[in-house]
Amino acid sequence: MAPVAIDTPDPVVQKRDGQALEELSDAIDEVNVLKANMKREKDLYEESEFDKSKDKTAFRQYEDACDRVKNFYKEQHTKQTVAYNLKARHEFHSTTRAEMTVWEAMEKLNTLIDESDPDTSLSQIEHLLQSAEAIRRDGKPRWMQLTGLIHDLGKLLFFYNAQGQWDVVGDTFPVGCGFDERIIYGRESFTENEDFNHPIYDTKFGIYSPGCGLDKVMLSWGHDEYLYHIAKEQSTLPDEALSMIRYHSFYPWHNAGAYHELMDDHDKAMLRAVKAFNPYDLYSKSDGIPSAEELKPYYMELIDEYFPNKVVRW
Ligand SMILES: O[C@H]1[C@H](O)[C@@H](O)[C@H](O)[C@@H](O)[C@H]1O
Ligand SMILES: [Fe+2]
Ligand SMILES: [Fe+2]
Repeated sequence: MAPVAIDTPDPVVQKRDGQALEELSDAIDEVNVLKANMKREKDLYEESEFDKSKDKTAFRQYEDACDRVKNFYKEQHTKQTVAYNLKARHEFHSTTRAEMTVWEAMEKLNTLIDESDPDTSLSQIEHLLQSAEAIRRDGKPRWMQLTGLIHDLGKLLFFYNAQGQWDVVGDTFPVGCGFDERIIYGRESFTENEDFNHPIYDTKFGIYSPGCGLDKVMLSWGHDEYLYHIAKEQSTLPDEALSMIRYHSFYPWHNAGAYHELMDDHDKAMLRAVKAFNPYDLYSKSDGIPSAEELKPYYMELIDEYFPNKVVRW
């Protein structure tokens, strides 16, 4: 039997292996470049890619909205008064409604269909994931992705002593000073509000003063203000995130330019952040429906990063 040469250098084999190694190392380089790009977080204010292909005229068409939306705003504009606001704030601060994790809160919220929204009839968990995913796909900061995920969790209020949806959802506006024409359906919509034509509450600055800062202004009570306080006290989210949560429904301000005289310097900086957030909230409503089960592991990690105590006091 002829001896088998196992270590004879075969130039053909050597060349083939050399080439394979080179190809492998090229592939590794390529993967590393891709990974580095994926990891590079875009700046909060870097141009948004995601809404470029959206038909923006297809959203927030309140004149053409169905009766469900119109009736909602009539009721909200009639019942959101200074007196109600003071009462709601007091109640909020004097109790803890529930204790659960952020993900459990999302699941609890899932049955709520928002009556004020002309642009989606999806459940809230789907809307939250759509917003977060749009921010994530655009490569925006992780804290902003989490803000997208939780920004409407304040709608949980609906399950705890809310009077209806009118004190939970919908756009917000200040009470205690004049109702601005740029609020949805205009001043006309407020004629049955007890503060309408009030000698102080219905004047330009009302109980406030020029430049006093929005922190001093009572916005109509609802999901934004509620979640703001919870996130401020129980998360490590930055100021920009807290403002996105607190003012995302304040369309008369961030979208229509009303009430700017009340801002202080901090609000001016925060307005930019709220504006950067808005497209992901609004225009993601026409995106595909995300799978909560598939996305859960990614977002659970993200939640833990910013909510050090897993169980949140709601
Ligand atoms: O109908 C919507 C909805 O209630 C949102 O959660 C709120 O943030 C918007 O401002 C409002 O227009
Ligand atoms: Fe909202
Ligand atoms: Fe939203």
